[in-house]
Amino acid sequence: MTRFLNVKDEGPGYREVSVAEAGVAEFGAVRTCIFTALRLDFSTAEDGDAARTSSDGFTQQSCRFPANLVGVAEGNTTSVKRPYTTTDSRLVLEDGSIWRGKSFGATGTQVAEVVFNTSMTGYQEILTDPSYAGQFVLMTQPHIGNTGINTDDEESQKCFLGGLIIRNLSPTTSNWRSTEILSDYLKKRNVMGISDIDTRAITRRLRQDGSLVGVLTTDSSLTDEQVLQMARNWSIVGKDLISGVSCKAPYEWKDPTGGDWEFSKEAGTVSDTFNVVAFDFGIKHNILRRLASYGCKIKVVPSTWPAAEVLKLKPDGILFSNGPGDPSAVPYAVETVREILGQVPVFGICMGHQLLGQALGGKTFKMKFGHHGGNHPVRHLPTGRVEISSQNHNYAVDPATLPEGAEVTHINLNDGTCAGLSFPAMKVMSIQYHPESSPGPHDADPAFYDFIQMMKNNKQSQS
Ligand SMILES: NC(=O)CC[C@H](N)C(=O)O
Repeated sequence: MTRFLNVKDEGPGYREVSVAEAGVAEFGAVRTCIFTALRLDFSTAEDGDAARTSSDGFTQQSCRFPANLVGVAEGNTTSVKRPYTTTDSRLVLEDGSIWRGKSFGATGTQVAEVVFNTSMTGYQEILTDPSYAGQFVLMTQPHIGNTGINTDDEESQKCFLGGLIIRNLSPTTSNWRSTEILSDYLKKRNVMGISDIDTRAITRRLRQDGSLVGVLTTDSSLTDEQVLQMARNWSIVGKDLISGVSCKAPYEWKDPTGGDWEFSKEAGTVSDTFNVVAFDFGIKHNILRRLASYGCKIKVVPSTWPAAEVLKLKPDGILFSNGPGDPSAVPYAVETVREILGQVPVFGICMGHQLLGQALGGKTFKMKFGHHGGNHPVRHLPTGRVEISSQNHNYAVDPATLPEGAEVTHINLNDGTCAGLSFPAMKVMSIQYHPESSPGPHDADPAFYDFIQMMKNNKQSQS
């Protein structure tokens, strides 16, 4: 672990150091230099040496400090005390790094896995995506909160994520739909936020080292070491997070996208009505709206609803939704999917895709830092068409483990991972990303139409 030590250099001249990360440097009684992000590791420095940083590779910048440098405020409680506080919250990562910032939303202590999301817009949809349970979302877009919160963009009843990590919280809100400001919204929903964090440096670290568990705390009675131990003792792997976000009883869904927001030519033109049962592993409302727009009658059931009960309803198709966490931690859901396979057309989205992959006999694996954002290029292999898609996942299906008959239909063009599957003989289609999201482009929406066509063909072949 990097130690941040007091340095007292009696020698003449200047000491050269490299700027690594975030923070504010203080020197003796005089605050001579402020960086938005500075943390220095003097543990290996000797007089006259260039001080080394606890670098994550961001070491190109350098500057010269006066030789009477006596301390570094960040992570160093013995340095000069200021008569005012600029930070009241800490994010401590399992690699030992400590990031101090300003709290907004709820206060308290939370542990979760940190993932970065590259979406430029849509923070409300992200906050209400149940698939983020057990995760802190770090937004790479530095300016968050400027469009406030509105009543239409909710993707679920609650915010299930661990917390929100941002660079700047917008001091003003301006949007014709806004009814509330972000910090009030998060406070009411008991979600912690931290701002004034060097999100770029953390993103670089996650890209280099992979996802990291972190603890976000406003509790000043906890020492850095205690908080670090909490982070190191927690893991998202092997936890059933679906049971915490799924509905408790079945319900029907009727609202289509509708009105000015409808963007598909095909929506509303499907003359048949298809009965769809949607398994709620953490379902986003827009999945239900898009199915309703395509004329489906939808019944949503909890994640533990027995396959036999669902099949008794004689649905034309079944949807396996998105959901949080590790797909290997929910064998009961894989079993339910397996019992349904081959009987009716099924469509899996994200977690649903991963559960289908496992139910077919394949394996899933945890990616280095996953895909989270609204700008992921995906190629549909049969046509060569490229979609710009919205994604949120840390796990992926390993295509090499799939049985004969299963086809990879889509690949993520950033890293070549499997982004979609089909198994025509088993009436299976699935995609690893979010066709219901419209982060700007609506490229992936036709996946719903394909599901409709699959149900239609199946019905015709049976009549
Ligand atoms: N959006 C989702 O359904 C996420 C699936 C799964 N929790 C993952 O992280 O890969």
